[in-house]
Amino acid sequence: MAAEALVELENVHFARGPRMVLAGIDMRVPQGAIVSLMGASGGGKTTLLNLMAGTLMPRSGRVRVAREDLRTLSFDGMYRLRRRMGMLFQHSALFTDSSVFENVAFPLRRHFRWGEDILRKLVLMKLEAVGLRGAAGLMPAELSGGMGRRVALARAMVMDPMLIFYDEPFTGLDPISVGIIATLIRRLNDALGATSIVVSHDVRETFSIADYGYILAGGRIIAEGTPEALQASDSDLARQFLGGQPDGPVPFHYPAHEDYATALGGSVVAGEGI
Ligand SMILES: Nc1ncnc2c1ncn2[C@@H]1O[C@H](COP(=O)(O)OP(=O)(O)OP(=O)(O)O)[C@@H](O)[C@H]1O
Repeated sequence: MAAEALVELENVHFARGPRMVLAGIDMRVPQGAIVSLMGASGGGKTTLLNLMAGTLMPRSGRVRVAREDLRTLSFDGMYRLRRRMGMLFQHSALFTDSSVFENVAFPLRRHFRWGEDILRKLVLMKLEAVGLRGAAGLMPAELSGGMGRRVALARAMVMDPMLIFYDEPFTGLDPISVGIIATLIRRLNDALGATSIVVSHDVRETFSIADYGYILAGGRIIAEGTPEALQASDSDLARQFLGGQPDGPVPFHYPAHEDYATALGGSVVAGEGI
């Protein structure tokens, strides 16, 4: 972790109305690294990505990206910084009425007035990098789920971002596609000299490419370290999460206001189940 930090969070708090979602987050994402962010559903991982991308502002604490404090950045400064960020979401969010080529070309057309020749070269280069140059003329409806995710990956990379956010990049894919996307995330990160933050529930695949990981629970970081260190962690919460155990410190039951027997009019015998 000696490299300079590209993203740094210091004592970040964030609330939704009265509900505290993040309660004092400290994180450091070194330049060039792939850092994973894991934790129970609803634990605030997507919120954290949005805070790093500057689309949400913390209630208190500081978020710095490329040495810029996001809270004090001007509108123009934020716009320039965001242009250097790429995002890939679980739902590839391709434009269904545009070809694969046009989907990848979209960010370039939006930000630059380049001639068709250079645009074509750049788009085909990115499609080649994800193994889909031959699919440039297809429509999204003609792609498998894994191919669609790769097109979205090419689009996220087309502006050569310095920082790439992945929110559940493996969800809904078959095991072969998961392996392909994971390999591409690592390969493209290194080829572009980028830095990546991966939110995922897929422990095995994520740890196969991550340099460092954080586990989030109850609005706090409960464990951090290299994948090897996290897997050897003696935290019950970390073990429950990484081992995929349904019950543990994070309870299976969402808390109810009254007990089960009372809710059913007293007709349940203790211990009786389905
Ligand atoms: N727009 C919103 N308005 C109000 N509450 C929200 C909003 N977005 C998220 N939340 C709440 O903030 C909390 C954190 O949500 P977030 O989406 O960051 O969690 P997550 O860890 O990414 O979950 P998942 O793994 O299920 O995607 C949740 O309790 C969620 O209900």
